[in-house]
Order: sequence, then structure tokens, then C-alpha cells
Amino acid sequence: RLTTDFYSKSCPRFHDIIRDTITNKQITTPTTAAALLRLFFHDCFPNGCDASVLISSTPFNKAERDASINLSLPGDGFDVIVRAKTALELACPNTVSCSDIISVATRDLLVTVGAPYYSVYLGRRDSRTSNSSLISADVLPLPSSPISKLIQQFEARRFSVQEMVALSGAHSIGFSHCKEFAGRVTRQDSGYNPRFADALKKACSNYPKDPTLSVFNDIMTPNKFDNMYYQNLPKGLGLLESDHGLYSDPRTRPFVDLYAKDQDRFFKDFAGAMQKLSLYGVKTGRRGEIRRRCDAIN
Ligand code: HEM
Ligand SMILES: [Ca+2]
Repeated sequence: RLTTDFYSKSCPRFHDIIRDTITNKQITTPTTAAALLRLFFHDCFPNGCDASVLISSTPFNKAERDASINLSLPGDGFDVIVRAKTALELACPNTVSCSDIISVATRDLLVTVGAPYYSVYLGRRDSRTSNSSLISADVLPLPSSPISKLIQQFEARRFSVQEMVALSGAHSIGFSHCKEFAGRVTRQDSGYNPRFADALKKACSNYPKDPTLSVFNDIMTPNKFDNMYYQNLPKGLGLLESDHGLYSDPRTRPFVDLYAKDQDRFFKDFAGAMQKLSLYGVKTGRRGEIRRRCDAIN
């Protein structure tokens, strides 16, 4: 029941306003694209794309964004949505949902860093709840999880093994904090390229004292969305254990090889999987609301 032209009458400048907002933000803060992409994943994957991750906690409710796995979600992802919502409320009050804004802003930011375009269907409504306890029941993938567990988590949401590998291409941009992979750096059987392991040891040597230390997910082309992520994996240049696992496991490796060789195929499959992710568990009609502010239920 969602349509691509949902706001064409009620808010004709919808797409222009989002594009202006994300362009300004990405120029001043080039980490925004990766920040919002991860935020979008953490909104959609647990309970559907309903902007539940944007809700702030109150004295009576600990919200999703304060679940421990979400504490590292970068502020710039939240900020770009606040900016777009503010501009859209001025142009078309009480009309555009926060979940539609996240979906389109993510797509538009991805395009600015070189990712393929895909249409985003619109008409989502926003959740009326957000509860951190839902997130702690490990519904989001952990870098230390075995590939079998990751496959299960994606298949439980009707994403195939191939779609999981394509979506993991998101790690073509952005960075990870040292604590997410530091344990792997000192292991002999880590699968890291030895020179890469040495560089990581150096980069992270002070991480217990400085938890902000982080490393690019794709050391070769960190700010460009491309298939380099897959080319890195066979060389031992995958940063997270879960990245490396996609290459070492026979169920996922054929897709890593495919995408490493064929960027067009990767782009086609990534675009399809992102469109599918953006439709996962969406709420329409009375199951949701158009939030007036993205960080609070009406
Ligand atoms: C397959 C299982 C996955 C695991 C285990 C995983 C895990 C992680 C971890 C631990 C980080 C580092 C976070 C930090 O230190 O701040 C990260 C970063 C990131 N993840 Fe994933 N992720 C997975 C799949 C995905 C998917 C499907 C997407 C999007 C479609 C995604 C998008 C991102 C992005 C864009 C970043 C960089 C964030 C930034 O630079 O601010 N990840 N991921
Ligand atoms: Ca959600």
C-alpha cells in the first residue's frame, strides 16, 4: 500500500527539502552517510522501519537508542533527521513521517558517496513505542557472532544468505571502534593480513584509555561506496570478525567472490536488498502516527 509518489500532492517539495538538507550536512560532515546508514539498519532490523530508534528516553521509559548496542550510533545520523524534519514541518506541517524521512535520506546520502539509486516506497507511519529491552534480546547482529547465527537472524526476517552478504557491503563506508575488533587483533588464527594486524595494533594501542579510537571499515576506499569491501576480505583486510567470516564460510563465500569480481552485480543486489529492508515491518494506518517531533511520541 506504499507508493513512490505518496507526498506529491500533500508535500510537493518533500524530495527537494530532503536532498538540500542531506547535501549541506554531508558536505560539512562527511561521516553522515555511514552514520545514517547504520542508524537506518538499527531502526529497521529489530522491529521494522518505524523510526522507533529516534525516540529519546524519558524518566518513565528507557528507549531503544539507549540500549547498549545503540550507544555507539553517531549523533550526526540523528542530527540530519532533525534538520530534515524541521524543514519539512515548516513546509508541510503534520504530514511527513520520520520513518519516511530516514528511508529517503539514507538513500540520498548513499547516492552522494557513490551507491546505486533505488526507489523508496512511501507512506510509513511512526511507532508509538520504543523500548530498550527489545534490543537487548540480541536482535541485532554482533561482530563476534558465528556466521550461522547471522544467517539465522537474517533468515528470520526473510532475507536470504545472498541478501545478507549484499547488505554487508554497507561496510564499504564508515568506521568501527577499536573495542569491536581489538580481541581479534592479538589472536594468531585471526585471518588478518599480518601487516594489517600490526597497523591495527598500533592504531588501537591506547583504546582502553581512549574509547573513541576507531578504524575505517574499508581501508582501501573508506569514503567511497564500491565493491572494495569484498576485494579486501580474501586478502585478510576485513576489519570485523563477521566481515572475515563471510569469506571463510562456504555458505557466504561464493557471494563475496561474485561481488568482488562484479561491481554492477553488487550494486544491483545491494539496491534491491536496501529497498526490501526499507519495507521491512512498516506500519500503516492506525498502527502508527505522524510524529510531530522525531524524538518523541505525540
Ligand atoms: C552482518 C552483520 C553485521 C554486523 C555484525 C555489523 C556490525 C557492525 C559494527 C560492530 C560496527 C561498528 C560500530 C561502531 O564501532 O561504532 C558497524 C558499523 C557499521 N555498520 Fe554494520 N554490521 C552488520 C551489518 C550491517 C548492515 C546490514 C548495515 C546496513 C545496511 C550496516 C551498516 C554499518 C555502517 C554504515 C557502519 C559504519 C557506521 C559509522 O561509520 O558511523 N551493517 N557494523
Ligand atoms: Ca524500528
